[in-house]
Amino acid sequence: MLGDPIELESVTYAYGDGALRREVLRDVALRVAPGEIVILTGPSGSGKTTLLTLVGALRAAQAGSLRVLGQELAGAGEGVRVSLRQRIGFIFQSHNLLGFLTARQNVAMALELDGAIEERARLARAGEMMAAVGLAEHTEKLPGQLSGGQRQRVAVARALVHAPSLVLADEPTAALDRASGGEVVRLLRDLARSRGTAILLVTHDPRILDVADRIVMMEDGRVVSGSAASVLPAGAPAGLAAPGGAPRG
Ligand SMILES: Nc1ncnc2c1ncn2[C@@H]1O[C@H](COP(=O)(O)OP(=O)(O)OP(=O)(O)O)[C@@H](O)[C@H]1O
Repeated sequence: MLGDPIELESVTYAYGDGALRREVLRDVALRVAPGEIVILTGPSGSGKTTLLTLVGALRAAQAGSLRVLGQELAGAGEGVRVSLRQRIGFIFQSHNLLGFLTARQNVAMALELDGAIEERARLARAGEMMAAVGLAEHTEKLPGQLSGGQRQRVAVARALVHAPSLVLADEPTAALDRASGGEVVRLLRDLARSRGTAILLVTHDPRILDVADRIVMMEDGRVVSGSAASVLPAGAPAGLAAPGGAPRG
């Protein structure tokens, strides 16, 4: 793929029309490099989720340039957005697993879009992914028989099973306690790193900021720090680009 998984320039977005029009993103620029893990944080209402849903092609772009996995989304129709969404892994606040399918079937579902893979192979790959998230013993359980942290690990497996180059996560730890929240994002980071998958993760959760290569802070629809494409040197403490972070070096 030419370019970075995420390349945004001058992105502006408003809800409502006429007198009700309200701009919630203003002139946002953001790049995320292959394999890079970027956390998007900032106060409630600053536009983080709106930005994530634009990047995920879950809503139509209005202004600016948005290249995601090489696809320009400015002016793109629903067909283009649907096929881009199939190439991205999504993880949401609540795991969004189907309660009547086993954990493994939930993971395998993410492969159904790829008609070339037959069901046995899909289930086998889902089983391998379940093992990678430490749930080899739980593949045949229903989501209701798993703990919150285990369910979110199933969601991680589902997001990664089709080997996407990009994962988008919206508050993945919001429903979890400290220990299981930290475990889930570290697992996501390690699996993504080993596969060269880029991650853009929206969170309010200060306990997980240390998993990021870079922290991008939003305020009132603007990126106020950390938007550079820099990747910290390996082994450097994360979060150096954050406001108030220690100086580099
Ligand atoms: N569908 C919508 N229609 C109108 N306004 C909306 C809609 N969705 C979000 N907004 C408004 O847009 C602004 C940005 O919302 P957004 O959810 O992107 O912020 P956020 O930073 O993700 O907030 P939070 O951290 O609370 O989830 C907020 O003022 C919100 O009220």
